[in-house]
Amino acid sequence: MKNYDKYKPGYFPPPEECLDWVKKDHIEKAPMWCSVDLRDGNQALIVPMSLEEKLEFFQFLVKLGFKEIEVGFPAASETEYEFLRRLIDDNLIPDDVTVQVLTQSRRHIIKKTFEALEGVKKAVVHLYNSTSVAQREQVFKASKEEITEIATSGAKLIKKYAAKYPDTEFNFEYSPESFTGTEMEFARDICNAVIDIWEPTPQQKVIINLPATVSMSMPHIYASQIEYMSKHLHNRENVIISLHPHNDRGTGVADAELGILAGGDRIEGTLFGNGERTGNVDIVTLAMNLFSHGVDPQLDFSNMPEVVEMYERFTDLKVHPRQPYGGQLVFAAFSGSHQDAIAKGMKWRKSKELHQWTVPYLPIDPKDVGRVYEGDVIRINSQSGKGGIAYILERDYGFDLPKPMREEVGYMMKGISDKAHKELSSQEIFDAFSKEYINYFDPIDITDATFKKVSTYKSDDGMIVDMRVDIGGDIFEVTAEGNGRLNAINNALKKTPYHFDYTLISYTEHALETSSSSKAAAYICIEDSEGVQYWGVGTHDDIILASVNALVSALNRENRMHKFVK
Ligand SMILES: CC(=O)SCCNC(=O)CCNC(=O)[C@H](O)C(C)(C)COP(=O)(O)OP(=O)(O)OC[C@H]1O[C@@H](n2cnc3c(N)ncnc32)[C@H](O)[C@@H]1OP(=O)(O)O
Ligand SMILES: CC(C)C(=O)C(=O)O
Ligand SMILES: [Mg+2]
Repeated sequence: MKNYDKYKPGYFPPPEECLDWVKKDHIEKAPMWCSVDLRDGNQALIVPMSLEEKLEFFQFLVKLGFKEIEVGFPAASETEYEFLRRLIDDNLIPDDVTVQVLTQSRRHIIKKTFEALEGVKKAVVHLYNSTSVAQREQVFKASKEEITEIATSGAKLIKKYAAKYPDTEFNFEYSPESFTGTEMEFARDICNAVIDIWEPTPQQKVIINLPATVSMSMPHIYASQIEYMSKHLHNRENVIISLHPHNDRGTGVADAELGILAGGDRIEGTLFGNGERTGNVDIVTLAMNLFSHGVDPQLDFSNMPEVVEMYERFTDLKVHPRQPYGGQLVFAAFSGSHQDAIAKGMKWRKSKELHQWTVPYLPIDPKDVGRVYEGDVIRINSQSGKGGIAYILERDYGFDLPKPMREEVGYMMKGISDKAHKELSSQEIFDAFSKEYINYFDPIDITDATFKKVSTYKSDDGMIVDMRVDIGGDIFEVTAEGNGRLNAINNALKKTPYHFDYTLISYTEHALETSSSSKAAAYICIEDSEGVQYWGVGTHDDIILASVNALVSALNRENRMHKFVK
């Protein structure tokens, strides 16, 4: 590819080795979550949300369990301002939820921000200014001192305004915006200058938010930057380190996770990662990653289909079918070996009554996020195998196919899907199975059969059958004896003028629990003189007649290959 030499790694590693985080292998507890859907997410939408949409989204975020929500940039527009006023005036902010607002370090913007906040019980005022080399040179055309002055003057002004509203519990947040494009020593110094002004205490901690405004490095560099800041910030015990990764390199989640290991206490992100450009870090993935490691994420995504639906409605964006945890296809297995393992894993789990989730290929139980196995997990197309197909026939219709029959049925379904070039629904699978194997009475149809037990000199389990059979319109009434019911039927068939060439290979039966009216299913395999095998399935209220139906089905399938002749 041309032009690669236009680029160079433009990140700023810390001036000392910061690799303590490497020694940690897991995150022990959920970070503090702050949703920025209504601000960073909103500012990236083609059409920002209306006031009513923001209200509904806010209430949904509260329902999911967010305790901190950045509700907007009140100085940005009338809608933003009025939205905050509505939340406050109509008392729509629950007591345990803190709203957060963003402001630039400009006098009229700060003033407007505090006006918008008047009467709120608690709020985080979030001040930002860009600190990166690129922005200093190109946008602000300012020295480090001048950039620091933007931050500190804003910090002072905010502190002054906050003092005017003693009834509000204010917390302050500062972001050295474009942190990842900033020399770490400068990021440290500017944050410390702000911290020194705000003088955090245990009762009034300060949030220092370290954004990967644009992600510029691999995640381990970001983690080292966070560790560096964590080690060098003033008054660290009263400072909450917040992370705000974006996803330019596709590593937003990795940045956040490693950043937490490195000292991050709080995460700012959005549902499914909506936000500027490639988006903010996806909080759904982060929270569910914790959940899948047995950590309570402190957010409730147990109804993921609703989360997807609300997100799509508010943002007018689509959740990608492969989006972790939320995508339509993330619990679906089409391929044979995956289906086989999942079906066996599910069975294993049921039989052992396990609480711990260990099913192969499924990182979490889809039911925990409100997804159902039916139609969600095992889906059939031409890549599928016998395991998955047998699983669907058993799960949805109660047919527990004998093992040797599964391969044949599997290949048949693959073939149908391949030819039609489409996925097969559970109903289509059952219809094809039923049409091919179950109670297949053409041209042979045993229309009546009554059995009598007979005692022979050897045993008393002999059977006599009086049977009426219709073979392509020819009706025969025959009586025959056998050492069991099936054997009696075999012998009766052989008494008709037709030459039946088959040997009974296997017979299994079971009660049907899921299926319609029939109570029993029987499976019979016969073999012709050339060694070709034919399966048939019979269902009936009466298990004996189910087995007769299975035999007739197998015979009719054989007859399709080579016609029985008189
Ligand atoms: C990484 C982020 O997501 S940051 C948040 C970004 N979000 C938004 O910008 C959405 C809301 N913003 C807005 O509605 C508008 O930009 C407003 C209302 C904030 C400001 O509007 P305006 O003043 O009309 O325009 P604009 O944003 O272009 O202002 C640019 C000026 O602000 C300065 N500026 C930009 N950021 C800051 C800051 N954080 N602190 C102080 N000054 C700043 C610029 O240097 C520029 O200065 P100049 O006029 O001397 O050249
Ligand atoms: C305002 C800041 C925190 C921001 O959104 C970013 O840097 O991405
Ligand atoms: Mg951002």
